[in-house]
Amino acid sequence: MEHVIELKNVNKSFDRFQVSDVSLAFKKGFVTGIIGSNGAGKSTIIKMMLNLQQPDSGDVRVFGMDYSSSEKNIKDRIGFIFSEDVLYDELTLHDQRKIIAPCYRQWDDALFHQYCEMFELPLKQKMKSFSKGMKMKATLAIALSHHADLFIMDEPTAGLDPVFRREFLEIMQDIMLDGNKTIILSTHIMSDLSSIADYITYVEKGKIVFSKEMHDIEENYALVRGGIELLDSDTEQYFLSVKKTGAGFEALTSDAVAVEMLFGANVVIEKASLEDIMYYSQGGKTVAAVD
Ligand SMILES: Nc1ncnc2c1ncn2[C@@H]1O[C@H](COP(=O)(O)OP(=O)(O)OP(=O)(O)O)[C@@H](O)[C@H]1O
Repeated sequence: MEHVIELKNVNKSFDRFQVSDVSLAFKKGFVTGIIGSNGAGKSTIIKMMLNLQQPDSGDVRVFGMDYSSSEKNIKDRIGFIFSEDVLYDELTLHDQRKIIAPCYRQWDDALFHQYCEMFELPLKQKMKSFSKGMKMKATLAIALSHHADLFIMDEPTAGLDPVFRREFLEIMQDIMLDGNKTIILSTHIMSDLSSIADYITYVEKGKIVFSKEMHDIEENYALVRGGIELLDSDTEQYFLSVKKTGAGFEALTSDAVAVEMLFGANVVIEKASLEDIMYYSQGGKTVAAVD
């Protein structure tokens, strides 16, 4: 299986934060959602994928190439979106296009105008008059207009209204029909991911908690509720996190089948959402998981 992006043992330190030993590989033809709390390091990892920040150590390869020798070739094939403003306030979208289009070998003016029309974006108005959502749509129109092979998006749906968010997800699904495109996106909106993501990479405190197939997560992660008397040092090994309350315990497992075999009808088991996984992973008592 071809990897579009590979990060190997990547480290990056700031004064008060570090990304530690991140190794990730993203397969061609799939959508990966990057999740994690505020300040977990998602944007930092994404910026390193785009060479907007350089790792202190480790290796980043995109399409099998290295930024030090092939930056232009790599960037030519990436459509990227950031939630931060990346367009110039004093320019119109028409003028932005004039600057950006020559940067891409496959820039498609007809497609750009098609997206501007679809997104109802005025071409002759300065960007400073655009709302947050309009700016996001403008960035999206640009990212979609040069036939990129890879889309890297940092919170692309932030600031978008629910109707356009749904349209955005439909556009992403259409792009993926091609079979050769790859999307990596970070988001705090978990429901966006359940409709499009094939893989989930979960980041906390600058480290990868896991990177797994969505299907695997849906099948194996579960919330378990039961009486405290069921817990001991052996049974707790089946949980990633346990919260004890006056009424019993609530726990997260990544092995629902094993838990069901162990406790049978003595516990209530229900599927864990991505929110549940994040919530329970950050609280309660954390113990080693049984694989
Ligand atoms: N250039 C920088 N200099 C110093 N610290 C930085 C820099 N960039 C990021 N950080 C710090 O790194 C940490 C991770 O930030 P990052 O933006 O990667 O997190 P995030 O997971 O994308 O967060 P959010 O979901 O809130 O956008 C934060 O504590 C942030 O303050």
